Amino acid sequence: MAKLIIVDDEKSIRAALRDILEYEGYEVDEAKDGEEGLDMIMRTSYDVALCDIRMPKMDGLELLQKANEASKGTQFVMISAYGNVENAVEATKRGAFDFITKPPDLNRLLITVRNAIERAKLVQETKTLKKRIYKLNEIVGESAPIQKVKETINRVAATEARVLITGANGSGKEMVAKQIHEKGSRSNQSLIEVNCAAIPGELIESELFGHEKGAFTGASARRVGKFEQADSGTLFLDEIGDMSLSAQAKVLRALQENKITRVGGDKEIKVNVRVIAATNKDLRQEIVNGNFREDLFHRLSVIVIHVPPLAERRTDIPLLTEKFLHDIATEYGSTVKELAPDAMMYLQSLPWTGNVRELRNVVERLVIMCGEEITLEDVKAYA
Ligand SMILES: Nc1ncnc2c1ncn2[C@@H]1O[C@H](COP(=O)(O)OP(=O)(O)OP(=O)(O)O)[C@@H](O)[C@H]1O
Repeated sequence: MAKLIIVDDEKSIRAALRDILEYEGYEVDEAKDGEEGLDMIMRTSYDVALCDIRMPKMDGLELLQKANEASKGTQFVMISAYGNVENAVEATKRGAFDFITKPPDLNRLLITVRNAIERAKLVQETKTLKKRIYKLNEIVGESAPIQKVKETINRVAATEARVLITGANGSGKEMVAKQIHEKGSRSNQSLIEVNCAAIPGELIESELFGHEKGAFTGASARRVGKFEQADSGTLFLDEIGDMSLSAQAKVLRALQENKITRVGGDKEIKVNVRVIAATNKDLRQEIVNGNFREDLFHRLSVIVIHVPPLAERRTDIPLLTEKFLHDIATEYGSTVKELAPDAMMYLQSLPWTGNVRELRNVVERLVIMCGEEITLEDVKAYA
């Protein structure tokens, strides 16, 4: 049931609003001034606050600001006296959901309250989902090399520096890119990913920069490319070592000038994109072999984060295994299985050429195929 609070110094208004809202089935509390209102909002989770603007001790605007600073998620509907609409408009500019005028029109009041409750629920849901995604993307590991990776992420996330992430397949490069984005100032904008190895050479330029209608056979409509989609956000160029030389030249220009041109177009489009790239190749060797542009390498690699293979951080295997046992149980809606100590030691001794991805797959297989306690024999059979 939705929980509401009425903050108003006029007793008669509080009583009238309470009657209407309780009749609609809402749970309603009251506060007689801004100070008392703030105190109650800090202690209880309210979906909506119906809040007078002019009140003794603390006015409605200050209360709104303080509650928002504490990220309580309560939606404010301001109640303003007739003729004092400027203040109410000011309140919506400062983050109030809406305002109603005194004396309130019943229908408008109920519709506004219902919409504000809807918004409060959405805000809450988004918060929960973000937390869950954050947990799923959490980089697990206490070994010295992984701690160094995490420290570097924390240092670079807040900056605009381009980052090149290197490491073998399945070692966690994509996770690192996601964390940099999530911890940085662009986290409210999009993170757009392009797997350069998965896109055929002749299509990569149109994928990255978009194309105009009729630019080539099959281009039946205008298409916006990944650089434009990532405007104001982050573009993650995975497997950059597999990009064709001609696409590399265009990416270089985009990075130098912050402008792109769609394939078949002549208009220059300004883009503001933070680029993070990743590769499992030795790009310096690729430069020697003539497959990668040195100037692009320097543009991309302001900061280099190397994610070591799992075999070089075996002490992380128990923590990773625990995390995967939990994640997979949540995914399947089942109970979390236990791994026998000797089974864990055996897991730690395996070569892990497929790195963390391989470990996750093995744990998933074990969860599906084995009983409540996963034994050494199970691991020998399925790893
Ligand atoms: N330190 C870690 N903690 C938790 N999960 C991890 C960690 N490293 C990798 N993973 C998980 O392992 C899998 C592979 O990781 P990821 O896709 O980031 O690797 P990658 O290096 O980008 O692989 P590829 O080079 O093949 O694209 C994912 O499921 C990821 O969630």
